[in-house]
Amino acid sequence: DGIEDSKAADDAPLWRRVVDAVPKRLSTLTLTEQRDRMALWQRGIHALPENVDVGTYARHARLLPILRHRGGADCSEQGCDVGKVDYGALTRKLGPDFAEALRENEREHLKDCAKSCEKFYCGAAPSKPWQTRSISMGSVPPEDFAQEFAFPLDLIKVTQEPIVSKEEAARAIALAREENVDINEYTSGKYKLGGDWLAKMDKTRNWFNTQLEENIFPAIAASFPEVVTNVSTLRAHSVAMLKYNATHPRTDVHIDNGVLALTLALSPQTDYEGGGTFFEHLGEDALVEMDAGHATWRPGSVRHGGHRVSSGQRYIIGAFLLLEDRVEHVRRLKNRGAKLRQKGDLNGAIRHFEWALAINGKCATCLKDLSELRSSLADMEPQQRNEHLKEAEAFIRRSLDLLPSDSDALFNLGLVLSKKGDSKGALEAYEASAAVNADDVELLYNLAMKYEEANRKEEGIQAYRKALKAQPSFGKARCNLGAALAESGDLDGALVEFLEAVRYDPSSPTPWQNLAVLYHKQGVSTVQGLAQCASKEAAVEISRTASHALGEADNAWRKVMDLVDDQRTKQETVTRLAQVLQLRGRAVAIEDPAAALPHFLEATQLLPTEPSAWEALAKVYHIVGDEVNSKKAGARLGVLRSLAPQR
Ligand SMILES: O=C(O)CCC(=O)C(=O)O
Ligand SMILES: [Fe+2]
Repeated sequence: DGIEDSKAADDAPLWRRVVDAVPKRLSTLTLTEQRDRMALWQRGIHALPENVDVGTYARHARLLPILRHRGGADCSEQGCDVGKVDYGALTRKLGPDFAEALRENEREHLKDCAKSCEKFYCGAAPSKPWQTRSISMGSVPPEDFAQEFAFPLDLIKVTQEPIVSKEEAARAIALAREENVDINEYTSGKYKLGGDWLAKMDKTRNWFNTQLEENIFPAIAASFPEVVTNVSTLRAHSVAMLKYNATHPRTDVHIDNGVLALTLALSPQTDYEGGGTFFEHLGEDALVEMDAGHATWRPGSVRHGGHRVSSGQRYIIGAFLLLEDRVEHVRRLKNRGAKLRQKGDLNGAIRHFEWALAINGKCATCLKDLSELRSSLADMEPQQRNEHLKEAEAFIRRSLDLLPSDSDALFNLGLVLSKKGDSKGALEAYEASAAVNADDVELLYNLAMKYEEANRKEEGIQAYRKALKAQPSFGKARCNLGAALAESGDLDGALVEFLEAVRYDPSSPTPWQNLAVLYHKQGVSTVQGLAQCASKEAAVEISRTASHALGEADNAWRKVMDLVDDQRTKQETVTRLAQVLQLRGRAVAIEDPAAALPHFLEATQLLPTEPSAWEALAKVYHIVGDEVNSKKAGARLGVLRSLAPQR
């Protein structure tokens, strides 16, 4: 193209010197080379061995994880031959129940597809490519049609240009708000979001259907020619508009319930802080940038989530997709297994998960489900506990072998190891899970308890604090934090936590119990100080402090009494309250003995058969000069003593 040899460049024109100043490599990389470099970079390979061709090395690097996991499958630079699923052979091996389960899948599939067309666009638009970039989904193929999706698995598509204009995106939000999207709540695992189903919002759905027809379905069909035979086979189901804000900040890390899934960003990025789509295998903080109108589509089985929004509002539409001419046997078997499990049919559930795994040996969620079930069975069948736990651990380790960064699998490994009594292993698994998914509150709670068990108190306290930062209303974490602080001698810190705990959860007895114990303790140690008092003034000062703490303890024990049901706890609470009343009486008596009487009196009412309560009452009557009542109390004491078994 007329560029000369650089030897003659000294008196070269300015443009020429600029061309020479730019490093050749940047300007000469082809699109394929850039993609190869990107693929290497995504796999964390930032430096190449000397004298290698980037393309060859990139393909090799892409295959490394596959080669690792396929254990002798026929992999070459062209990819891996996963082999077609031979349903005939599987049916001969697994029997007629399996065949019937497959037929049930087909019936379900037909029904779902038909239902989708009642609400969402179904039609034969021509496919139309859209400029997207591709992100690797890692080394594990999609759970269904693993053999159709070609290697390497660069199957997460992100638009380079908005697929919906930002004006249209804003219009969708406005329509949905007219249709009350803001007043509904939507559950994602252990989190809540705002949002609602498009099936219920006619105007918003019409808008979405136009987008499906004109751009989205044609683009998705063009992205996945290996599975989408034709635009007319695409079906949308479970379509929702979701709304994130500071109180409804994030989703669980999860997989979507469809062979393909779509996330369409509607809010401009300037509307919110934090937030965004992430894919777990890339790291929770590696957000996929998507401004209003941008979208990602990908296999549904990729683990992903919506990142925590710290302020503002973020609206998206999420849609799960089916293919009319392909039945997802793995996904459907897993879903039915989950239903059977909910109904308590654990063995039926196990059979379904095993069938799904027989169809796709790399089904990570099948392995996780099987592990969870074995772990439940370990609790239900104590005779086979060890055997079940051994299997549970084996399954979860196989799943982690496929997806080492699966925070749920790491969490489950922690649970299994904890059940096996391996606290150290459990702690390590929880730590690994926290390294991936740092603000999962249940995880942090379990991690904190393991730190405490390991006598790593300070780390335990930190983990409780993190859990509470993510979810301030998490009562059990708050109580444990208070207890840990109290144990470490920080009674003021403990008090703060217990007060918060009863504020968040005033109708649960446990936080009141903690609060009562703490005030009770404070009262006891203050009252002990009275013995050393030289002057009346000092004693009055101390007695007031003690009375205050004991008054709070009194109040808290009464709350506990109202809130607990079982008789034993009630009786224990009554005893504790009577102790507090007597202590309160002792403290109050320093200033005003007569004012102390009602406390001692109530103690005898609470514990009418307890001699020591009557003994104290008799003494106090005597001190205030009421000999009549002192005698009566004394008489009662005498009767109780005579009834008591002689020791
Ligand atoms: O908010 C996001 O980016 C993710 C939402 C999501 O999980 C989905 O659309 O399925
Ligand atoms: Fe999702």
